[in-house]
Amino acid sequence: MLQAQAEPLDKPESFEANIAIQGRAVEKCFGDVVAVEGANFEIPAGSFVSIVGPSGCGKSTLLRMMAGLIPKTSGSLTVHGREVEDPREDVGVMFQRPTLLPWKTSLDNVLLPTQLKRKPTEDDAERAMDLLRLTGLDDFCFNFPTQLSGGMQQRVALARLLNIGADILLLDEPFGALDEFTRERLNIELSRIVREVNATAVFVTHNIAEAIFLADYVMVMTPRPGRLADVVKVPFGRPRDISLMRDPEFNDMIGHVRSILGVEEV
Ligand SMILES: Nc1ncnc2c1ncn2[C@@H]1O[C@H](COP(=O)(O)OP(=O)(O)OP(=O)(O)O)[C@@H](O)[C@H]1O
Repeated sequence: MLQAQAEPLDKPESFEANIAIQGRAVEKCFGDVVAVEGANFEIPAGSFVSIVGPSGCGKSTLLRMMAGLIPKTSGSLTVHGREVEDPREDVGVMFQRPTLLPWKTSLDNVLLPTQLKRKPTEDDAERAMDLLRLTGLDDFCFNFPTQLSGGMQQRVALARLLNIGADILLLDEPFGALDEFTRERLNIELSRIVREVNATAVFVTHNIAEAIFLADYVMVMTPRPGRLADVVKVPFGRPRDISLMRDPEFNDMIGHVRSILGVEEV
């Protein structure tokens, strides 16, 4: 269902009509720099896909093209069967920095996507409260961003992202600026939340263990030019516990991804 380069598709029947994002020979050049070259892939609806690779291999560029934030140079890139041309309401994006409005409470930050369209109703506020509950922040809905930790601010940003109502979530190292413990905890919660809202998630990271832990499939990218070298299927069931990271099979997968990258560490 997911493929690297132009390999034949190995596609289970059930996913055939249910592809959320598809790339065919996707390419992006910045002047002479080929940031992404010939990327072929299919991301099944409802799956969690990580994009992993060393700095500069084109992970963010690929994600930004999926989000419609930058145009591709050539190839085809579709979301729900429609060519991506601009940012869309069915696709939400989250970056490393939470970009919350400092003069608004958590609740009002989550309500922002609604406020941009119309005056929020009581039902809208109730939904925003539900999302803050889902992200574990129900006791902090009237706090301002400066009164929250970095991890809590990212939870607000995640609740705001979910309030857009997008069924595709594009996440560019969303917890990359946080300490390891917070990041681990938020990764587990993210995994739960994505399943609970039945979304498709694409998660960029340079951390191989994180990529495998979270994903159903790992897209492995190599640099200069940025190529999708392989797609690795992750066989572990869900929900996943952090103890999985001590499983020998998990460590074998890390070794496998490293060997695709041709490096010991990224
Ligand atoms: N706006 C831009 N203008 C020119 N070159 C760019 C631009 N954005 C990215 N690049 C180049 O494209 C290549 C891929 O960059 P990209 O940010 O996608 O990599 P990445 O894998 O996400 O890296 P990192 O893990 O460090 O964030 C790099 O060589 C980068 O310098």
